[in-house]
Amino acid sequence: MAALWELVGRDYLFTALAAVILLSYVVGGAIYRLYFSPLSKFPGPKLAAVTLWYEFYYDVIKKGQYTFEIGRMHEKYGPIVRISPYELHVNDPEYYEELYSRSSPRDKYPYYTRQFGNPESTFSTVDHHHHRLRRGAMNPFFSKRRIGGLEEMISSMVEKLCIRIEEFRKSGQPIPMRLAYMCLTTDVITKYSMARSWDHLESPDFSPTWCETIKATAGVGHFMKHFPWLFPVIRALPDRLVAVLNPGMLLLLDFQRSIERQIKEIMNRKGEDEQHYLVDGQPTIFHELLNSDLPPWEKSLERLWQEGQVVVGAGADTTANALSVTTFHLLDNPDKLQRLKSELATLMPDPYSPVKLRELAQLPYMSAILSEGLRLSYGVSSRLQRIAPAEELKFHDWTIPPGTPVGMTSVLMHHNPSIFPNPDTFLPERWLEPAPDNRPLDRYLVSFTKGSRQCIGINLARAEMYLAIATVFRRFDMQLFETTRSDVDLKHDLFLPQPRLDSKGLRVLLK
Ligand code: HEM
Repeated sequence: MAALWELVGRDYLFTALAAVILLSYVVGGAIYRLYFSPLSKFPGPKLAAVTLWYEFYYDVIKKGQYTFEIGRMHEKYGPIVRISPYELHVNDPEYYEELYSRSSPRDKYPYYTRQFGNPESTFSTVDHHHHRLRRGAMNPFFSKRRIGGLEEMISSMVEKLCIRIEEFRKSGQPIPMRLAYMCLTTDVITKYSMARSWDHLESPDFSPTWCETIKATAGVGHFMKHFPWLFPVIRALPDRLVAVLNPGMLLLLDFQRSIERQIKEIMNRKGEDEQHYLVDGQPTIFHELLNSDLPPWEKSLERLWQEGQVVVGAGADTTANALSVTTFHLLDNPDKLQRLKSELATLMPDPYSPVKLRELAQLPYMSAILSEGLRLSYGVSSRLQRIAPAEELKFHDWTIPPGTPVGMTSVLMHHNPSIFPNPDTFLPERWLEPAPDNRPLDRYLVSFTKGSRQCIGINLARAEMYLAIATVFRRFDMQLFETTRSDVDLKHDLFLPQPRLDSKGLRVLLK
């Protein structure tokens, strides 16, 4: 009996001691973060300064709400706020080009880059100089000249889209345009990057699972930022178990595996007749990366499939979303649609005659429509952090210590009423008139972000948007089908902007 008591007593003592140590660690950590951390002088909610669970609550439990909470913090605390124990956020359009510098080194924040399980991709490369090496090898494929050379391929894909739209004229069924655009952008990027299009435009129902895959890939990000060690664990589990635990994760794994298979095939066929991998006479991205001057370890299968995941994922959904948002607002504003149609008719008297990208880009109203569509589709709706590794950044009277992650958000930039009056209104005309204070509006359009980490696919995205919008609207008269603003307006920031979660997406009927 005495021995038992002694045992229970000793265990009790150990438990109590462990609890005291844990409590001191938590309380001590909170006191440090609040009063002694280099960020303690910055304003913001105390709870956010103490723990990352604050962000977890808004982004994971409430599904992508931290972006909006950050907006509210700025209203309360001013243009710079501390949004986590380690991170600051700025809401001042004039600061954008300083933070997203083209010339000064800017690292990415590992907490952000670890969310998609592709640490070796250019997108997820933390170190500025390493990023420059990887980006340098990819840049030539996305130059204006190279993308100009893809015009024929993109036009043929748009033509395929139009054939599919025609089919719906006969059936009288609504067209799921969000999915249709996603098929278009995916077929273009898979053809260009790997020489083999995934042919989603041929799918009778426009491959809804593919759209779900990208949504799920982006959607797991908020959770995985907090538990990145789960990626290898999940990869080791049987698929059936993953499907039960998190069906979205299984879609992500399938996506990664199919890219891996295709890259492996390209690597095995290296050295074969180059005709296999030319698109419109130009080499495709992954074939050429393998032939590039990159050191051998940069050409490993493990790294290249991760690059593939980013190129295909980034190339598909962002552009499809911009196309959908633009299409919705055109159909919701018949006067603006009519003005666009009249302008297009000057360049394309015959709706079925081919049109040149160079000529489309000269049309002022068409260009204004694209800018306004990009403004209201945001690109990435999450904040994008940058770190100045060795430099003290100045923001007004504040000095930001080197190594601090600082973010800004396109959603807040694009809804700033001093730059974009009536920010919620689709107003292409704002791009044609002198802006408030004569500020060049393009400076504040940050869907592609700016600086050394700016989107590499700008020219491709713009080419797809010009050709698709011009061709579809010159040829077809459409109307919205059971679609309202709530089907396109941002409601959840799941890295990519999402409307209400039960939305069926943009659907249209042919008139
Ligand atoms: C409207 C369409 C698009 C928008 C709004 C957009 C937006 C963005 C943004 C905001 C980033 C920076 C993300 C960050 O800082 O973490 C980015 C990066 C990137 N985008 Fe796009 N994107 C679009 C289309 C494309 C296309 C068509 C491609 C084709 C491959 C592409 C490929 C990439 C890649 C590879 C990166 C990583 C670049 C790097 O880290 O150096 N994007 N994009």
